[in-house]
Amino acid sequence: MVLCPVIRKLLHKRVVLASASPRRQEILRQAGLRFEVVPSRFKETLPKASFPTPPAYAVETAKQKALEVARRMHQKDLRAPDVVIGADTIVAVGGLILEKPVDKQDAYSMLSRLSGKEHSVFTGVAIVHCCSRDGRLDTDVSEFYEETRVQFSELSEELLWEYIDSGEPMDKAGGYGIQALGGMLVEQVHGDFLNVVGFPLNRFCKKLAELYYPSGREDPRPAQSHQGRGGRAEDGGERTQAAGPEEAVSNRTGHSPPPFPTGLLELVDSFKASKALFTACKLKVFDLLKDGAPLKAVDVAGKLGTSACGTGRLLDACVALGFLQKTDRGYSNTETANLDHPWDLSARPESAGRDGADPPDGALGERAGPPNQASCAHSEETRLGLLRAMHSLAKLTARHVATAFDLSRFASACDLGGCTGALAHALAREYPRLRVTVFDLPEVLQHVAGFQPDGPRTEQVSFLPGDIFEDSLPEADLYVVSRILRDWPDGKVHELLSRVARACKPGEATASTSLLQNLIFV
Ligand SMILES: Cc1cn([C@@H]2O[C@H](COP(=O)(O)OP(=O)(O)OP(=O)(O)O)[C@@H](O)[C@H]2O)c(=O)[nH]c1=O
Repeated sequence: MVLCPVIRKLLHKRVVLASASPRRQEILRQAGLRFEVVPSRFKETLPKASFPTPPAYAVETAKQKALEVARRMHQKDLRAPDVVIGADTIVAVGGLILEKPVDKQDAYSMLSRLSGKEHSVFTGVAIVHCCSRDGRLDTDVSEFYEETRVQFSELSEELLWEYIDSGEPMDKAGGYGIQALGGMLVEQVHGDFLNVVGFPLNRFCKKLAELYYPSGREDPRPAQSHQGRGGRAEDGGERTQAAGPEEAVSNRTGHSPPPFPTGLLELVDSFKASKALFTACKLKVFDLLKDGAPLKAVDVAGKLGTSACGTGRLLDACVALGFLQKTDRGYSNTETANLDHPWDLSARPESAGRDGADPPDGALGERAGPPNQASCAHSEETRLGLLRAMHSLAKLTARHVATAFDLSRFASACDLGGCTGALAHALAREYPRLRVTVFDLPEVLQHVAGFQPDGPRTEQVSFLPGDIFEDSLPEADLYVVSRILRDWPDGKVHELLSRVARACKPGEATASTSLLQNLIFV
């Protein structure tokens, strides 16, 4: 099983996670899945005694959670998502099923039951493929569960109450969170750790592989639709599928169908995703939702002066992209959306300048034709926008760049075109002995005071105005050329690197970094 292609199978589908559990959302998001979150309203009150085993209860609950969301979405829009994923995690000890504690006393009795013993954590998962046809909803449910055995230490009363008072147990099955403080209560884990946390990712990918590559081969063609076939896979059961329509034709004619254009579709998808992001940035959706209470689509639309329907679709797209989260109370920013972002740059790709497109004349101080007053004001505004964007982008990556190399042998560095000094400060923080000179155009450096690096400013960093093509490069043991080479045609790159090579003394280095490459030329 190759994980990425399996997850990719879902990238072109509208996927909904029917769960409010932040852990599940995080696990699936980290795996690269794009989905909306619509928490299920299914009440977890199935009669436990009527199930032959604890996992049978978890699987049924997971299925009911997913089906409730599929039905609700279908009823609301007459359009169900393609796939709804539901999950339910329970702890089983001595034949008892433990779910989330209702209060502290309940948490206490659960945890004291687990103390010094081994218990099982089961997560049931249901993958529901949906299809709305003639106003009717067809569903096809695949389900499975995973078991992980967890051995607890003996817990003293004091430890128990201290843990309960931390508040951590309350929204977690069995009253503990293995991924946080609760990890201290655990002696041994046998099985999938993520299953305990709330979602068995490994088994889920295997299940997807079973569903989408039924013959066991990772076929690059699109999987046949599972929609509306009414089939049902039991845990561990093999889902055998008849050849899809394409395969049937190819068997008859002896011609293989053309290769599936995965790359092309991904490109189209990325374009759509970027468009959604840029539009949300332009409308200042993330600014609106920052730090505030969640807002419904119609309220966002009211504040932005946009249509409720279009806004709803845009917000849902942002949820799928992981920038917003959606609950019954409305939409709110995820941590990613609250980060200090290169939004300006993304919102104005047409003026991306040094970070991709051709720079607008004079945007960052490059020589342009004789300026008039209006163009000066415009280019100043453009320059500030670009500086903000580059600063945010550099801050996101600076520490990673600074630690990608061992630069401890250098005493001085010069960051050519180092802009607001975000990378220079990160270098200074990582290498307390290193003095860093940021060398950039005077019209860029005049704005430096307005940009705060991550952490305090340091005297290790200094700024020197100059033109990397015209002026002598400051002396340094190390020249850093980060995110600037790609702005220039080959001839200019050659010229710049030759200037750097001439300025270098033997044993010195140039570190050239971009988002995609980290090279050191010695
Ligand atoms: C044992 C354990 C459980 N959990 C959480 O316990 C909840 C189980 O409850 P659920 O009913 O399956 O899910 P929910 O949170 O009510 O969400 P929903 O899917 O909407 O029902 C889920 O959150 C899990 O992560 C942890 O975070 N860490 C652990 O070590």
